[in-house]
Amino acid sequence: MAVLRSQRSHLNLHLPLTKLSNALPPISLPLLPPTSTAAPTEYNCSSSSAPISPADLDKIQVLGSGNGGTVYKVRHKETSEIYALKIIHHNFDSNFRRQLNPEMEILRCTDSPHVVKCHSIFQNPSGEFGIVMEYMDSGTLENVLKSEGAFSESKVADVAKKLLNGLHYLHSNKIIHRDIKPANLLVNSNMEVKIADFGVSKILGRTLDTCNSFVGTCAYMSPERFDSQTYDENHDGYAGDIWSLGVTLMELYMGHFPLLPPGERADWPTLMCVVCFGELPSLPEGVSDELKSFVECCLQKESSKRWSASKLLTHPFVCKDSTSEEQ
Ligand SMILES: Nc1ncnc2c1ncn2[C@@H]1O[C@H](COP(=O)(O)OP(=O)(O)OP(=O)(O)O)[C@@H](O)[C@H]1O
Repeated sequence: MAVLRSQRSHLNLHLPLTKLSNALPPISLPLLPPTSTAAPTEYNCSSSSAPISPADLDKIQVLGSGNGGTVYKVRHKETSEIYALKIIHHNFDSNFRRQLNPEMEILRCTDSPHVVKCHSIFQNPSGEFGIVMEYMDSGTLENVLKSEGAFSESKVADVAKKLLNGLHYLHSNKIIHRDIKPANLLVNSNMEVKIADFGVSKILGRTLDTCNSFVGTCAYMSPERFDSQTYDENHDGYAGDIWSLGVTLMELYMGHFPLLPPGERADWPTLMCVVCFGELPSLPEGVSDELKSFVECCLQKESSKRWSASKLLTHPFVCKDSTSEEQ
C-alpha cells in the first residue's frame, strides 16, 4: 500500500500529450468557406463518384449518438444506396467551425478495407458538418458481443487479423487512433470488421490538433497513458493502440471487460491501479498457447516491449491457417 501511495504521489494525473517524433509537414487541407453561404459545401472522399449532399439523402433512423455527434441510417434518393450519416454536434468554437476536425481529415484521406469508408463530407449553411460513411449493417463489436456472447478463438483470431491490418495501415500513415475498443469497431454481414470513430485520434506531425487534452476511453488505456513518467515518457502513441487491441481481444474471448471482475465499476482510480500497479488478469484455463502469447505481446506494461502491428501480423495466433491478408 505504501508503495502504491508513493507511486500515486508522482503520477501525472492530467495525461500528458504524446511526444511527437518523425514530425511531418502539416497536411494542407482547404479551410471551409464562411458559414454564410446558402448552399452546403461538399468534400468528396471518393475519387470515383460525385460528392453526396444532404439534399440527396433521406433519414431512415438514428443509429446512435456519442460525444461527437449523432449517426443516422440514410438512403440515397436516387440510387437507394444505404449510408451512415454522422452529424457533428454544433458546440464548437469559431476556429473549429471553419476547419475539418481530425476525425474528418482522417476519414477523408484513408482508404483501407479495414477502416470505415467515408464517401463525402459536407457543411450546412448553419455550420453543421456531416460525414457520409459506408453503412455497417451489424453495428459495433460491442453490440455483437452482447447479442452473440463470447467469441471462439478462431473468431477472435479472424477479428485480430483484420484489426491488425487496419492498425498497420493507420500507423504506417502516422495516424494513432487512441480509442480502440469494441464500441468503436464496426462489423457488417460480410464479416468485415472496420476501425471507426476517429474523434480523438491524432495525425503525428500536424500543427493543428484540436484534441490534445482528450484521453480516449480510460478502460482501454495503456499504462503509459495513465502514468507516462513511470512507464515510458518517450512513448510514441502507436503502442497505446496495441494495448487497447489486446484488452479488446481479451474482452471478445472472455465475453466481458477483462481487467475487472464482471459487474465491477470501471472507474478511473480502480482502472489506474489495475493497469499500472496490478497484475493483469490471465485468460481462462483451456486457452491456446498462441492466444495467450499474442495477448502477452499486446499487454506488455512497458510500451517499448509491446509488439508493433506489423510484427503481430506474423504471430502464429493470426497466421496459423491462412495466407496473409491484403491491406
Ligand atoms: N458507419 C456506420 N455504420 C453503422 N453504424 C454506425 C456507423 N457509424 C456509427 N454507427 C453507430 O452509431 C453509434 C454512434 O457513433 P459515434 O461515431 O458517434 O460513436 P460513439 O463511439 O458512440 O461516440 P463517441 O464519439 O462519444 O465516441 C455507434 O455506436 C454505432 O452504433
